[in-house]
Amino acid sequence: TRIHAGKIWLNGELVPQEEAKVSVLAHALHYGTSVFEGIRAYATDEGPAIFRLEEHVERLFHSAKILRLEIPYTPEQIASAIVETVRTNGWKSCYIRPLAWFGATSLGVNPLPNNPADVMIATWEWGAYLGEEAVRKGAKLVTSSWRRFPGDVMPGKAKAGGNYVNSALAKMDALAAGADEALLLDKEGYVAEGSGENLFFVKNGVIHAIEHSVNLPGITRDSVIEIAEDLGFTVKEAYRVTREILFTADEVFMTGTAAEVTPVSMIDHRPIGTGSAGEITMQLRKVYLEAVTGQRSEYRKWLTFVK
Ligand SMILES: Cc1[nH+]cc(COP(=O)(O)O)c(CN[C@@H](CCC(=O)O)C(=O)O)c1O
Repeated sequence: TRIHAGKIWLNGELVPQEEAKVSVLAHALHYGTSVFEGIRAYATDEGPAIFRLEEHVERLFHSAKILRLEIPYTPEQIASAIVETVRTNGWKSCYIRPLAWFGATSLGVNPLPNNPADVMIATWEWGAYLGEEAVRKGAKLVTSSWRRFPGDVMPGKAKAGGNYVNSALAKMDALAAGADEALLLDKEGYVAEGSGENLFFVKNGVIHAIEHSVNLPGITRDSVIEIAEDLGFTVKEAYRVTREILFTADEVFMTGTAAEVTPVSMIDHRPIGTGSAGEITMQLRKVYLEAVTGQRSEYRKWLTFVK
């Protein structure tokens, strides 16, 4: 599947996709030493709006700091470059992928003194992350044989390219097992997150946001917690959750920029609740989508309009 990315912002210039190339000697290509973001722009009555741009750019810089990667632009410059890339490509809605990486100026494992980073921003159209069926009927999850890495092994709070070898392995094996997504446990057997999403469960009307120190601090997770509380739900942070707590939950759902709010109807061959998309889940999904498309004034604070 060819990605139609149009013009790509590469080290300060907007270039046609075909010209946006990197050296095969780039350190990041060999060792996974890149950092990236996943952001969405949604169509609104006032043109495309980028969702929580500031928080995503801030996380990109935090990820870079953890890898000792120096991005040679300010957060403000990256934010305006993202807006410019969406505008130039004329997207009404799109997925936005900023990436910064150690380039081809060092040999061997040590990336230093290879700085400043190369930086690119690509945009493309990306629909339902797990497919429309998973949204309608709930996604099927299997517990992965690959565990989420401990925080002293890989920096899970950095959105670092190398971390996604773990996600890719888990995702491939989940799909091969006939599921839509992988559920990753930590080494103690506690639920961490999906290969590309955070996890929530609902029990007796109370919403539990799974918290785990090795998880990526999800921006969608943060947004859904605020929306749920505004709707009057009780939301609790859930630590050290074992998988059978999910089996006996009334509802389970996943959140992520790409996944948005996706219901889960099956985990390890056990139906969750009624075995279909949960009611509270679908209410949260509805309000989340209203928020990102500018239909809820109380969440316009999260939108950067591309004029
Ligand atoms: C491991 C992981 N955990 C949680 C999340 C949710 O974070 P947030 O987007 O801030 O709510 C994501 C985003 N996954 C991104 C990349 C997906 C991909 O396949 O690539 C995304 O959703 O854009 C993760 O990759």
